[in-house]
Amino acid sequence: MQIDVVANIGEARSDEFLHKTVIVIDVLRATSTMITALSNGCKSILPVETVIQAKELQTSGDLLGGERYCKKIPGFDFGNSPSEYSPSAVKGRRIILTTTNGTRGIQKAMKADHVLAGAFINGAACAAAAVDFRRDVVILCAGTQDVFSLEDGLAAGQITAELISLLGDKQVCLNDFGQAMLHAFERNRDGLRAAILLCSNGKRLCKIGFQDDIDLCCALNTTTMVPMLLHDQMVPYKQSLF
Ligand SMILES: O=C(O)[C@H](CS(=O)(=O)O)OP(=O)(O)O
Ligand SMILES: [Mg+2]
Repeated sequence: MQIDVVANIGEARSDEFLHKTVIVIDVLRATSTMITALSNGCKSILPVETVIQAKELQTSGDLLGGERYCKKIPGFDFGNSPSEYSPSAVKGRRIILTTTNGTRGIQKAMKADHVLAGAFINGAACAAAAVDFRRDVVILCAGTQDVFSLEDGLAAGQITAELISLLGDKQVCLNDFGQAMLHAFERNRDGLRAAILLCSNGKRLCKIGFQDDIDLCCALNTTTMVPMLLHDQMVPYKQSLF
């Protein structure tokens, strides 16, 4: 298996996704939010690029979620804190989500054979799902406005380590950035929260009162939920279907 880690959405070339599995990572916070919402029983998540699209596509029963500048969009039901997407709030509902980076990453990945949403909280399960599809893998770090974000790279390293443990290192070939993120994760795995609090997004979220999100998003493998793109929506990946 070839595993290529891409540093941010701006560097991604969607024609390089053909016939591959793309794992989109946006630890702070879009993919952590998607994973949490689906694990709490939401029916599906429709990722869209703009606020106008979200409002135009809303039909009865849908909920609107997302942020601009980290803050809930006026008139929306949720912002982008995973803890807002509780079982009582989301069960059985479709959520239309738009965020600064993560939903753009999903849209960019649409040419791939399979698109999964990954983060620290589902890294092991995400790697196992990628192995099921038996395709080469691109791990797309969403980054922040086309600049690399450390939290996404460390999660890419986590998922790479999980893939190697499932396949054996003789079966895996990494690009140079993938090698770097694997080593970065291995050096920080016992101090992830501290590392993330030092990175720019971690500092910014704490400064504006979202420090609880950091604790939730930096926990390793707290769920086996893996969001998978089906047509244009994220739904729970179920191994039984493949
Ligand atoms: O909501 C977030 O944490 C970020 C906002 S920003 O990019 O840091 O301004 O959006 P996301 O799409 O989850 O990276
Ligand atoms: Mg982010």
